[in-house]
Amino acid sequence: MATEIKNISKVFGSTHALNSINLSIKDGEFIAILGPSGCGKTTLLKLLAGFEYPSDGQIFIDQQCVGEKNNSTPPEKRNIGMVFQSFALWPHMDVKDHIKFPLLHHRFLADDLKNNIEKRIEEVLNIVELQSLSKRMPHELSGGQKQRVALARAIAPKPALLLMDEPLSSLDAELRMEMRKEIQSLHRLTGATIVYVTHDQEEALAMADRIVVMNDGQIQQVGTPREIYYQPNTEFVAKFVGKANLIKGEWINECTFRPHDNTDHSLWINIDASPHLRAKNLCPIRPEQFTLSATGSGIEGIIKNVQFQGKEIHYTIDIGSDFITIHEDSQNNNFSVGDLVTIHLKHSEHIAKPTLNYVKSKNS
Ligand SMILES: Nc1ncnc2c1ncn2[C@@H]1O[C@H](COP(=O)(O)OP(=O)(O)OP(=O)(O)O)[C@@H](O)[C@H]1O
Repeated sequence: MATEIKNISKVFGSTHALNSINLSIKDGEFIAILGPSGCGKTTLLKLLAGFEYPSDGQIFIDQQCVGEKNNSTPPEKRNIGMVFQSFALWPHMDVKDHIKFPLLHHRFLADDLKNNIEKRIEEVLNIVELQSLSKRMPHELSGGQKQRVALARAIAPKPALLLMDEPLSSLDAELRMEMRKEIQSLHRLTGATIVYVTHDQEEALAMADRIVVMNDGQIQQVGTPREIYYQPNTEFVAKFVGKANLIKGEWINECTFRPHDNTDHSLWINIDASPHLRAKNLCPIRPEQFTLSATGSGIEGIIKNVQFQGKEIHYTIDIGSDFITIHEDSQNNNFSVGDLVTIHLKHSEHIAKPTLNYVKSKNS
């Protein structure tokens, strides 16, 4: 069921938490709301849930206006499910009762579920693979199992909209990776519409159908993970999602760029960038798209920091006018702090022999 957010603003005292947000969420879509701390993600989720009302604008769930200025349908009267970072399990209920509770109390429960509660409990236990733990109490479960109970409770009544607020952030790194797959599989199995708040760009890129990137209470860009990663519209999206270097220079035409700091003045060809970045004479190059050498022509710089990361080495290079980040394969690279190096685009060649040296996202 579709959800429409129309011109939503939210003000707390002098803080403009949300400024004129517009977003259409399609039935069955997995949307990630991605942005740094304080950008308004949780406020947007609270408005969708009904814990806050908008200062301006309207929210429609399944064509029903559920939120507008000074008028908000409370959470229990919205057809939604919620999963929180803290799991929010009830200490006195076992796993099965957590799933049963919303089936007994959800206002929008379809008749076939109402009449077959035991069958639905079994189905949901199967989806989250907790069949053998149905009699366990919360204190007898691991962190990952607790989060699966929270997911099971939220999906049991088949809500129109499933809202998730950083549901994996209290789990350790390995379990988070595992749970990402489980949430993806849960989305496939249930076909639920999901709005998933996170500040973790990898999580958003890995799971969402579309990502909404926010900063300072505003939407910076909405797009598929590939669009957001390969075609950042703004400096903020380029930096926050792709950790891109924004190289200063001059656009010769739509896809040819001359970096200011290039010692040999050669051109980078077949480069893609949004009109906004082109107008600012910036070219977004992600850390893995550059390579380093000890000699040759290109952008010269001095290595300021080195971080060994196993598969990759991350270098920070001072080029005088800026700092550039480069991720290189650790097997082939062994530069040290203080080394003088030259920076090139990977596979780059001079303008005399054009080749595709930057992924053309429109074709990818
Ligand atoms: N009840 C409130 N009263 C006053 N200010 C608030 C309230 N709730 C949120 N804010 C402010 O609104 C802004 C957005 O907050 P919000 O919690 O939505 O950010 P967020 O992106 O979810 O951040 P985080 O990732 O840290 O949770 C912040 O400046 C915050 O301080």
